[in-house]
Amino acid sequence: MLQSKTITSETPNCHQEVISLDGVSFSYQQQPVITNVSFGVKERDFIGLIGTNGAGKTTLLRMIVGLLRPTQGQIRLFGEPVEKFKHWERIGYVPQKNSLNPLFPAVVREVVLSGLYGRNKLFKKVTKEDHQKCDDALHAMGIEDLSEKRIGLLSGGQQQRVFLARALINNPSLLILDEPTVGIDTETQESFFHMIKHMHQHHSMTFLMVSHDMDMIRSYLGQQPASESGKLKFYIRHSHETQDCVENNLAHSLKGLREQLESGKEVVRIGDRN
Ligand SMILES: Nc1ncnc2c1ncn2[C@@H]1O[C@H](COP(=O)(O)OP(=O)(O)OP(=O)(O)O)[C@@H](O)[C@H]1O
Repeated sequence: MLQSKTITSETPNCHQEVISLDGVSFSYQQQPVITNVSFGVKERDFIGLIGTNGAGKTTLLRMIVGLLRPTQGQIRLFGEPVEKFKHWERIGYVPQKNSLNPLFPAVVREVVLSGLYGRNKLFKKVTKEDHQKCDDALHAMGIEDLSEKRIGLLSGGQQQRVFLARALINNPSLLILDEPTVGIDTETQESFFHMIKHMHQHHSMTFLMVSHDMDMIRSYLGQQPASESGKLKFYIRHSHETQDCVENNLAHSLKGLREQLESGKEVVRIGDRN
């Protein structure tokens, strides 16, 4: 008789689930938009969300960042139900937008600093440390020289960098981007994606990005979606650490298997479980 202990029972714990959706549905005034979506995003994964116009991509992101409540199902962020989640500084969100009105009454520094205020702290005294964080975020986006410029006067690509700097000022662990390159030229799009990929590879950050740029998605996240739900397609690239973790688990399993074989005990074969 085979032993019941499986060879995976003592494997190391892989990365934390940063986002998890379980049977999530959403309707606007009885009109279903999202139906029964389930998926998980692990630490340092990069997820590309693709879908036709009106497929519900923005709606899904707005539920994930707590701006809309699912009609059904549950969303968890860093293991906590979204309705109880309080650590919004861990999440940077760049919503979909078109260019701002040239008269928009704020300079770049003010827009980036506003990322520190959080949801319930509209008026907060800006400290020296806050200005330093702002300088760091502007530097990361290569736009230090724009800090005193009125945001409405900048190009679409420059504005996107400002909004990304605003999302980065808290040094978030999760960055959610809704069509970040809409309305910007091909060359700027390329340098933008280059920057995003660099951030994914060199910083401990998880990405969820809506995009219509299939070339970028396929070249970075693979040719085929990892999963589909209705009109939504999820492409995924696991982080190097996730790959390492898979490999570590495999090595751990093989070690356990070898030890059991050497000790003469019966072992369970992977295909025999259940
Ligand atoms: N506030 C709202 N009230 C009613 N219907 C809405 C509202 N917001 C969005 N919708 C509808 O929900 C559907 C999904 O919209 P959503 O913006 O999530 O799609 P999307 O996939 O992001 O589209 P796109 O690629 O065009 O940005 C669309 O049919 C849209 O008209």
